[in-house]
Amino acid sequence: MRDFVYTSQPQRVVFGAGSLQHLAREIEALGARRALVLSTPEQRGQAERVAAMLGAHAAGIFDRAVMHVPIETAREAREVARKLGADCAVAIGGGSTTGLGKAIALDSGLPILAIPTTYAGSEMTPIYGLTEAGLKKTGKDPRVLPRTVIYDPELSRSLPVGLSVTSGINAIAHAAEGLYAQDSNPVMDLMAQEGIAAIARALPVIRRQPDDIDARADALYGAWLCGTVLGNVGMALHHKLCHTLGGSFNLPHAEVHTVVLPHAIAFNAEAAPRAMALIAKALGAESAPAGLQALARDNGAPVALKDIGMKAEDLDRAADIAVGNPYWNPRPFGPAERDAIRALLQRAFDGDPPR
Ligand SMILES: NC(=O)C1=CN([C@@H]2O[C@H](COP(=O)(O)OP(=O)(O)OC[C@H]3O[C@@H](n4cnc5c(N)ncnc54)[C@H](O)[C@@H]3O)[C@@H](O)[C@H]2O)C=CC1
Ligand SMILES: O=C(O)/C=C\C(=O)CC(=O)O
Repeated sequence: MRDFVYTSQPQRVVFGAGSLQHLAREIEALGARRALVLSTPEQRGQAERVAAMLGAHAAGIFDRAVMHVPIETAREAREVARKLGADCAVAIGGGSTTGLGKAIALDSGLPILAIPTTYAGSEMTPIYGLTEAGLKKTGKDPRVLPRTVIYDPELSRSLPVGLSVTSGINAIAHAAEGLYAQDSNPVMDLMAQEGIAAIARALPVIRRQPDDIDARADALYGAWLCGTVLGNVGMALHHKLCHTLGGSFNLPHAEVHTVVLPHAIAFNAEAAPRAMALIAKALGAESAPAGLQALARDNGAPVALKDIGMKAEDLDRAADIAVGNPYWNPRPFGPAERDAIRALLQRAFDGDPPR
């Protein structure tokens, strides 16, 4: 048994089909009286339903959440929260909406109640991201960790199949990198393996039967576990590449994770053999990188960056940005590894098998 440090995060989780019905109870438990409801424009209808359930405790709705939290949107939402005298943010949606709640909390300390409708896992982390002048910066702050999370699988039934698959693989990425994180621990290892397995068994069912509530619950349970892993240990190469591609080239977050993950895992294979074995076992595959690419391909998800909006002429700049400010990784990837990272990005661009 290796030495480790484990810090539990103060959060309350309410899980189950129909659990949105407990919203008023949970807002009361937070001691909040004026909740600002956040959503994307596409999820305005769900935000209105939430506001109606809150009744007099709803201060208003801000429905302009977008991916990667542009600093301008964050400033606008902070101002709305201030003007309305909000004492809580209720974020209903995926990682973009939770991320906007985090941007408000970072500035004001407002508690967040998150109602996740994708599998991104942001609701379980103290990690925030803000994009300014084409560069995405991430940071950690305990103020942005949602205090309460309501996981209601009913709400994810409407998530399109394509996004369900890529979002599920986004969650798997958190667990996969958690298994070789510098600061990993046995509790996170258990959650990572269980989280990967839950999502891997849910995705093929969701693809065939998008409204299967048991599969939706499995996927959300997996997202909770994988998000918890991300919130407790450090990110490595894979997340760095995705933040570079998403933040600087505005590629869709979950799709980028889906395409890059097999290649980033292959890059680390020799340096992290134990993690490889655990990932493969959780997937029910012979090899971790090949198993991850098969999970995407077999469920109709993209496997090439060129198919999700990346331009070939931007690959050099992406490699430069990624190695310019590297995260810790079992196989270092600073400027000396620039050619290897560029080659990895080329394989991901073309949709080649990972190696
Ligand atoms: N800080 C953290 O720990 C993490 C942050 N993120 C951040 O989250 C963002 C991506 O979040 P995602 O969840 O991938 O996408 P998203 O939140 O941008 O949602 C994608 C689209 O799907 C729609 N949608 C979401 N749930 C739906 C549902 N149930 N039914 C119908 N439509 C639905 C949204 O309205 C949006 O139009 C990125 O900015 C990423 O950086 C992602 C993971 C962890
Ligand atoms: O890449 C991820 O899925 C995890 C973390 C982030 O996206 C950081 C953020 O922008 O909030």
